[in-house]
Amino acid sequence: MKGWSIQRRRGWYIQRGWSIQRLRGWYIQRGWSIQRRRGWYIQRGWSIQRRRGWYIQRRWSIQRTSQALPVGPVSSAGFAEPEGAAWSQRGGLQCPEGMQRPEEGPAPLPGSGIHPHAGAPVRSACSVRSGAERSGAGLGGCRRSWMSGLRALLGLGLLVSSGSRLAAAGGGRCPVQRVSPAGAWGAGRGRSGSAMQNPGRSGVTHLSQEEAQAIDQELFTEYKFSVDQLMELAGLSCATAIAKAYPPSSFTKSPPTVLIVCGPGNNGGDGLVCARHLKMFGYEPSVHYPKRPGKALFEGLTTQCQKMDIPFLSEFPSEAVLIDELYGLVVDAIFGFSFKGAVREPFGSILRTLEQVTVPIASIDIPSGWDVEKGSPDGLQPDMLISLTAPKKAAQHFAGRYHFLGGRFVPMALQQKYSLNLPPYPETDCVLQLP
Ligand SMILES: NC(=O)C1=CN([C@@H]2O[C@H](COP(=O)(O)OP(=O)(O)OC[C@H]3O[C@@H](n4cnc5c(N)ncnc54)[C@H](O)[C@@H]3O)[C@@H](O)[C@H]2O)[C@H](O)CC1
Ligand SMILES: [K+]
Repeated sequence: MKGWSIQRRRGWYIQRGWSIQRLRGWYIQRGWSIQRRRGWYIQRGWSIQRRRGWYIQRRWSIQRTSQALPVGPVSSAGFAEPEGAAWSQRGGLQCPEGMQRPEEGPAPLPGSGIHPHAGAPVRSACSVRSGAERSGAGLGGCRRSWMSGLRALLGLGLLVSSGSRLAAAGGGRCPVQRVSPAGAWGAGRGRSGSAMQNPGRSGVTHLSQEEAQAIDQELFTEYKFSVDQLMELAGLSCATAIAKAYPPSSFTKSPPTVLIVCGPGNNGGDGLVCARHLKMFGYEPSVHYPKRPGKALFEGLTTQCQKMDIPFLSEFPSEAVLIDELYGLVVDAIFGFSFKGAVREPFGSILRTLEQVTVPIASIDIPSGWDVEKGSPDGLQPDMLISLTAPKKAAQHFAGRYHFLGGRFVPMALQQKYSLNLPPYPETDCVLQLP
């Protein structure tokens, strides 16, 4: 097996020499691998690798080291440890210590990709590419070498992909990238200094009501997003954050029941989307939606929930103990950043009941009933707050356990215009836990 390895497994593995790899979907592997040939590289789903330069691969890759090395021993768990290797299986993506940055490495070779740190295009030697490169142009000796490798593999009688499957491989953006594009985190190049003067304990800018509404409007009018689009992303963020903080397994009751209380505006719409995704995630949501705007968007969201067997309660449970008895979690989707003045019925009595429940409450965007900027020390005290786009000033008074940021849809130019100073979301996550 000198120089060759054929691998198909989950979890960890180390490879040396040649390899042809395939896992499911777009992933090359599950878990991490940190590999060393003539340099270090990392892959996870997407992979960023360095041998004689950096490259990124997706789905399929055919790789060849610059020197044929014997295949290392592989354990039954699919894990083999090369001499001198170091690795990490933490949740986050991090470069192992001592990993060379591309600028420290040799000159880039043909191919393309995005470097995780520098954000600059980098080149690779032998990964399968798209377009002209896939057809052979520009690959030269590299193409010949991987083609001969493929032939050799076929000669072993093993199943490999067709040309069209190979064509699925291509470049991409590195998942290790933790820094927002254009260095937004801490960039502070905002429209007005005011927002930057209101960073919370997380360092993120806290928006006034007016700023939150202006950003919202700009997303729709200037950036041409539709409400449905952003609401879907907002609601998905909420369900995702909830699943992170309160996984179904953490519920004392089974099934994991969740009561979602929806208000008359878009915050209520986020709640409906959230309910749908929670159902998909294995929860048993029920919705109370007493004031329904007669708009197609909300009617559609309501129908979607109903068709997914999410019950809509016509009456709100009058006693907090009933809620404690029936549900493991309450989602507060009553009011968002447009709330003003004294709470009107029926939401006044709903909020008074919610103030007495003992099961955790997760508030979407703003704890309902709170002044969007000043908060409300006597009002609802949720255990979780999912701030959308950016926290509002009231979030500085949030004392619950979990504060998440969601709504990863604000274009960089808008982030900069409003000095949002958002921290980078990890990898492809749609939520981020704030300190
Ligand atoms: N850009 C984003 O971050 C997005 C956030 N989304 C969510 O939308 C809400 C804001 O939605 P909006 O419809 O503007 O406001 P509200 O949901 O807060 O509800 C307004 C609704 O409430 C009524 N109301 C206001 N004050 C009172 C009161 N004192 N008593 C009773 N009723 C009141 C008012 O009449 C309206 O009917 C934001 O927070 C996010 O959750 C989007 O989903 C996506 C883009
Ligand atoms: K809310």
